[in-house]
Amino acid sequence: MLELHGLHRLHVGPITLNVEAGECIAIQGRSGSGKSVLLRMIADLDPHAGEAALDGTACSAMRAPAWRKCVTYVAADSGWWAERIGDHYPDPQHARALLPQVGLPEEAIAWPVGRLSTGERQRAALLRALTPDNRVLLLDEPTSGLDSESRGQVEALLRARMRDGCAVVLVTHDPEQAGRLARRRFAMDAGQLRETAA
Ligand SMILES: Nc1ncnc2c1ncn2[C@@H]1O[C@H](COP(=O)(O)OP(=O)(O)OP(=O)(O)O)[C@@H](O)[C@H]1O
Repeated sequence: MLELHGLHRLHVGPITLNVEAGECIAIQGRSGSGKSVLLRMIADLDPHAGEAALDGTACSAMRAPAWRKCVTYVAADSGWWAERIGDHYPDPQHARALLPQVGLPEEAIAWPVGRLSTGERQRAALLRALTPDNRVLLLDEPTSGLDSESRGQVEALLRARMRDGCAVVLVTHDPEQAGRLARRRFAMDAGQLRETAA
């Protein structure tokens, strides 16, 4: 489904890897080892060498916004730019229906961003990626700092997306979470990706 051919930026790569539909791969590694640089390359957010393809269609053959709708990066610390939560979703009605799945009431769609706690913002930010077009989620520590119940809600949401055929590339510092969600696990070490035992 997602194919990476020789992705290379700064000291990270070249990375060649396939991720299947419905699969989650987990990437762990020391701070600064290059995990976020890799996710951002896959989303075509920074200049890099190599090529990514989705179901055989090269990233370079698609307009960048169209690629990023399908192959979507969710930063560890997502930005919020408008006053209301609902202003940040391409389809606010769709997002409103999803809010309870991350432990927020539907009414939160109308709340000002400043009303949400750090963890609530993190969960609400994940929903921005969950559009009908999305096929691959590139998640940068999506549950860091969440309590176990909230973490469970996010993991359940990710499992549901995977059952629908979405692929997930998960950067996490939590080996137990990697074990719960991922079929294959990798370590990033000084910009090189190495598969590790599950
Ligand atoms: N635009 C850039 N120019 C130069 N160096 C950069 C740039 N972006 C990132 N780096 C460097 O690349 C290295 C890898 O950064 P990256 O953000 O991928 O780390 P990480 O593995 O995600 O770490 P963490 O677990 O702390 O989030 C870091 O040393 C960082 O300073």
